[in-house]
Amino acid sequence: MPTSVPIPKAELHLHIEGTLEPELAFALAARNGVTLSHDDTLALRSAFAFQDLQSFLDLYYELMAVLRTERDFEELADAYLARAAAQGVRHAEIFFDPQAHTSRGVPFGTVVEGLGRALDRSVERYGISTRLIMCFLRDQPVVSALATLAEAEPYLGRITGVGLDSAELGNPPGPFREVYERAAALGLHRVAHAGEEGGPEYVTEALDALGVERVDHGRRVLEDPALVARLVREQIPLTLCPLSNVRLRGIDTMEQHPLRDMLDAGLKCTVNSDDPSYFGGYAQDNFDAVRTALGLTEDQERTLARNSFEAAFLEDDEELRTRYLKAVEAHRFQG
Ligand code: HPA
Ligand SMILES: [Zn+2]
Repeated sequence: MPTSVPIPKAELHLHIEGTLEPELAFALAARNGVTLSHDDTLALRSAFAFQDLQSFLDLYYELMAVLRTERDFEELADAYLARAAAQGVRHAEIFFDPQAHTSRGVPFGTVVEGLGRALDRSVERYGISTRLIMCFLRDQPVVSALATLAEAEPYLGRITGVGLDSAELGNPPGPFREVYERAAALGLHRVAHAGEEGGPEYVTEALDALGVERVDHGRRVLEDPALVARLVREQIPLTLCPLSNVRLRGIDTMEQHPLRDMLDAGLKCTVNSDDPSYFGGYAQDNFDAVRTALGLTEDQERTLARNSFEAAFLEDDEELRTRYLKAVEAHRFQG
């Protein structure tokens, strides 16, 4: 928990299923009669030592089995919002993975209505405005993504955008072009994970084939100077997740994180928590980790916070964006 007042920020890369803390997982398992393969929260937490993205995803999908009812999804979102508020999050654009639930018999509507119950009270209860982004699983067939988008149509009032996540290597963005074209025609915003484990070519493909407006991760873009020039020119936001990168061993230590070099290059970087229950920290914890390891200045930290609100899908409420940006400028760092 940060000791000083955290800077106001938007969280733009957050998987709601990745906020499932072990205590809540066991409580929901007991309520729903689900048996987990770990004995208790201590044993489960000790399994949070990952080799790579896939070893994390295996546990992430396994633990989701405890989420079954609207109430479960509501409690999950409520728990996240309470923690995020304490870390200075004022606006959250929340990912969820519908196929990971519908494939085990939980209806799309149960997920969205349950999350929606918590999000509807979020401004009043936590002072956090929210948006929902549904992600397609890139390691599942394109036809499944198309069917999921069709299933979402009755709920589009609650959904702001689409994303692409799960195992990246060997699952490039290109094949999802038609899904993204349909999403765009439905008026949805488009983002995609790219360049998390994969190289910069995944980012280029996400821009060209999917027309993404933000890139989730993009950690390795500095390897491609032409791509960097394009991202800087078009000011395409990158939603970086530093603790995630270390925990999934994309980098060995936080000192090696490219964030500072990326800021110096003029890239529109933001800092986010990805799957905070699994990766050891929420939004401000990620800010603290990069500040300490990379020696970020207060100006750089303010830039990250400003970027987060500028990159947010808040075009339907520019007044709110302006209020948030003023709060960023008014923030005073304490020793
Ligand atoms: O960090 C992630 N990467 C890719 N897919 C994911 N799905 C949940 N978290 C992640
Ligand atoms: Zn992610």
